[in-house]
Amino acid sequence: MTTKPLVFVTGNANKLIEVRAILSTGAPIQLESRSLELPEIQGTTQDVAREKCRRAAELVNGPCITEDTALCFKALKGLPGPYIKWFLAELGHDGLNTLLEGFPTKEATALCTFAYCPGPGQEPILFEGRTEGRIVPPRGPARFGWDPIFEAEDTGLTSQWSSRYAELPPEVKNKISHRYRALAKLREYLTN
Ligand SMILES: O=c1nc[nH]c2c1ncn2[C@H]1C[C@H](O)[C@@H](COP(=O)(O)OP(=O)(O)OP(=O)(O)O)O1
Ligand SMILES: [Mg+2]
Repeated sequence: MTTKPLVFVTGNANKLIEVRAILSTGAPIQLESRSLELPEIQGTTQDVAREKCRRAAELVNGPCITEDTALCFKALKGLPGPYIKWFLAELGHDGLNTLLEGFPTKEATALCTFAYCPGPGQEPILFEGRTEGRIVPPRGPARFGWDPIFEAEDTGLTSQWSSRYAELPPEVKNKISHRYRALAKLREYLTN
């Protein structure tokens, strides 16, 4: 019997690197990847995640996962949220800091939503992971998205380092990140 491989559909190479690193320990999950541009609708993070995964399952014609990352500013009632990609592209790290000038709180939540769909026409299941933190002036290597401006709340793991995501060694980010937390739930679901 042949079973179809689980395909991670993403156009973001950094996500794939982190997902592979996180999945490299613990219960094994075989993953293939495909880089496809998928439409992302407007709506709640859950609406966006579900719709994107439905479309991915049709395209790969088999089981797949997709992932959506939102960055939610408390002062802005959760925005930019799922639209962070476009805010980051237009405003940059400094502009995102400026956006919060005049607001009393710089608190933000990094929210990762994995969606798993068993196949075309089937309903995706969502797995959410959150890391609390705050928006800070950029520092550290600008390798991945908004990593230089997101300082994770003290997690007990990061005492010897600054806790800006960009300044954490990958193995530390991958133990406290929104992505790690969401992936832990997905892994639990897939291996039980
Ligand atoms: O851990 C992260 N640390 C810093 N930045 C991050 C992280 N994770 C996603 N990001 C950025 C990428 C994109 O600017 C936006 C999410 O948008 P999002 O649509 O989920 O990602 P994407 O379009 O790059 O890839 P995909 O093809 O999987 O949709 O936040
Ligand atoms: Mg995207």
